[in-house]
Amino acid sequence: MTISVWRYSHLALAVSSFLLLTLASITGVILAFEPVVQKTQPYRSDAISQLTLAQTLPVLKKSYAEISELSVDANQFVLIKGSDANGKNVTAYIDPRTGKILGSPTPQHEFFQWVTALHRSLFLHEAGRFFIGLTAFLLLLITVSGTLLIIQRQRGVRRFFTRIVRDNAAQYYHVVLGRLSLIPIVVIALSGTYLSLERFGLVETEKIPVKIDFDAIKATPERKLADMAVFQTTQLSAVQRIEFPFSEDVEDYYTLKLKDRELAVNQLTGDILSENRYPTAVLLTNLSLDLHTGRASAIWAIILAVASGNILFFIYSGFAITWKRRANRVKNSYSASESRFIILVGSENGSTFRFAQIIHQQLLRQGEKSYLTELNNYTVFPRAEYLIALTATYGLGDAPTNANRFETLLEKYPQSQPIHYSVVGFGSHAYPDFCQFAYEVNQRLAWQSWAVPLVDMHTVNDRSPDDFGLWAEAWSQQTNWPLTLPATLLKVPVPAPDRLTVTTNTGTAQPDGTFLIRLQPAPKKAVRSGDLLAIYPANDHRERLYSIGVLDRELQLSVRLQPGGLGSGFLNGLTPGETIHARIVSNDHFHFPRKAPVVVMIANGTGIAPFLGMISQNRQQIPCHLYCGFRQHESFDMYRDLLEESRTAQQLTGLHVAYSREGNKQYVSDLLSRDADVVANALRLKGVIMICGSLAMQKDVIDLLDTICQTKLGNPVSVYQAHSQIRTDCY
Ligand SMILES: Cc1cc2nc3c(=O)[nH]c(=O)nc-3n(C[C@H](O)[C@H](O)[C@H](O)COP(=O)(O)O)c2cc1C
Repeated sequence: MTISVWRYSHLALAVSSFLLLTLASITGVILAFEPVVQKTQPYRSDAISQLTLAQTLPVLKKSYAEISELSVDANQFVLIKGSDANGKNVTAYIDPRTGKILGSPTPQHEFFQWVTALHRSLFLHEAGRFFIGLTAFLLLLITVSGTLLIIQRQRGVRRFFTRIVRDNAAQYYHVVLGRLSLIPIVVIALSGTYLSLERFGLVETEKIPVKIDFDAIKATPERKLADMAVFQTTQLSAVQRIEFPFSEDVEDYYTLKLKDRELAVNQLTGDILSENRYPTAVLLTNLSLDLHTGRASAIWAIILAVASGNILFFIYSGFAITWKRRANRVKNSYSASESRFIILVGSENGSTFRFAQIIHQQLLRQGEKSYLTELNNYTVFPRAEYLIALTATYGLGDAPTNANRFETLLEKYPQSQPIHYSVVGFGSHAYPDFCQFAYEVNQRLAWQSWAVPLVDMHTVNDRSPDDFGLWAEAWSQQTNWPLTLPATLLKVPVPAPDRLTVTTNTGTAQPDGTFLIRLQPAPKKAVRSGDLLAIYPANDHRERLYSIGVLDRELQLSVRLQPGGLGSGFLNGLTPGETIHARIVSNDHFHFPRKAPVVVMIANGTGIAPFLGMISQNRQQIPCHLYCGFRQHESFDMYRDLLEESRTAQQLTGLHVAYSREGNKQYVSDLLSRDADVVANALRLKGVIMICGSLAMQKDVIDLLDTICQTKLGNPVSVYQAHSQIRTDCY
């Protein structure tokens, strides 16, 4: 919620000020070069910071017949006004050590004058100054809201300068450069605002004039300039201006305007006649001028130029980000109430909409009524048969802004007919709470009586077309609607199918029709247990996926023959020696976790296939518990020997089997409920729970795990799902 408040404030402020801000930034970049150009002129003497007035003034007195004024500007050029020995007027930059003339001051270049006027007042006098002042203040607010957004994005102040996860280029550099130029921009905005307040008399900057008691002025003891204490202790670099006495009359005195105070000094005795410190507001004005113009330092002036350039980039990138977000607004051809397919999207920056549009457009092309909207627009969908939720995760595993009301709406609008749902999480493993919000959406949907799971929840890491393709394949398989991903999305070409040779096929020896088939891949083909084998039984677009267990360098599939099943029928008919074309699909999230302290594997039926391979390859002897459920003991017999051997070899620690049609008639969830402490302990120790099998089993198990997690660990199950401690591959 708060992210959107700050984001909208940031955007509203930017929108309301971008024209003037653009102008002020362009002119600001140009003006920043003025002090740099000035500082290249040869009028500065390095001695200025070492010389005192007691050293400088006598030299100047000797060199010039008369001096009325000496000033030291922001470039530390020393300028005198007076006349020389021939009575000729002199206004010149001098070397303070020798009094030698170095050059004459020139008026500000016309171009810089023009740009300065535009920068300060838009040539509109006071009205222009007001708008420029307001722009500086808005820039300050934009910087504050932007800083808060970065803090939220980085998950806390302490992580402000930690690595930024790269999203799209505009967004990434908006944040990277925002952090880098934060301080100069705050300085520009604050000093600009202050100077405007000063200009409009809203801060008190009047200097109190020096007051002299002329009756008390003494003419003795007379001292030389070099011996006067006040000149001995005042450095030339501290001076802004010195007004010299008009005559030699004791009542005429030196006025010393220093950076922080003004002094009146008796010209004969060197006594201080009066001293006034400037009000703080005056000091702040000087500081603001130094900081806002860069007049005191060429390096700071260059930093200001870069920061002003960055403001221009922020204006561009900020609008590019907003444009991208708005471009994803959807126009539907069918209404929510008449559509059969409902596609709900949770997205902050719009990329998830791109994936949603692919499904939406394909369904529309196939003549289906599909409705695409944000998760926050969830309502009653009276004709819906299929619901697909695609959502990103943000913040600390939170909902994107357009999905933050979904959970409330879900409770508010129960559907009256069964709807098959499927959830696809979009996230990034760069964040600790991977796809957490999608897991929550999945869980909430699972609790609805009308919701029927269609395919296991899938996650898409860093918008991977391959990950999304896996979901599309699984969804197509269940619904028989082919979904093809466009080439623009699939930047990586689909690999050519592999040639595999059948080595053994047990056939349907078991009463439940289960059989094991082994295939030999090409010698150097990389494959791991948990990967998927995509087969093309009819040599057309229809693809069927099976979980792979790697045993003795062969791929073992555990398959149940379905009556009329395209894939299972095809595999069942294969004989040793035959070759098939198939594709090995890497399924990284379901590989055996080599670094976990303990692994709990949960399967029912043929879902045991990948675990058989993982256990036989557990050479590190990571504590491993297998919980599996079958209808009757014959269904398990085909795996028994292998698992007993693994237990002897300490590759399997615990084996727990439930039979649903004989004995105690248990399900795998009953075993887990009995061993709730083992499960909770595994999660507490940062172990991993892997689930493979039917979606119905997965739903029961996840519900049970949620209860265990809530009661024994104080967290919802989604926390462990998001941290990849609970991994599923169900169908
Ligand atoms: C500030 C920020 C925070 C994110 N937080 C998470 C997170 O906690 N978990 C996660 O899996 N992904 C996180 N992501 C990654 C996004 O969910 C992912 O890039 C997603 O594809 C963006 O989709 P969208 O463009 O539709 O918003 C985050 C991204 C950003 C920019």
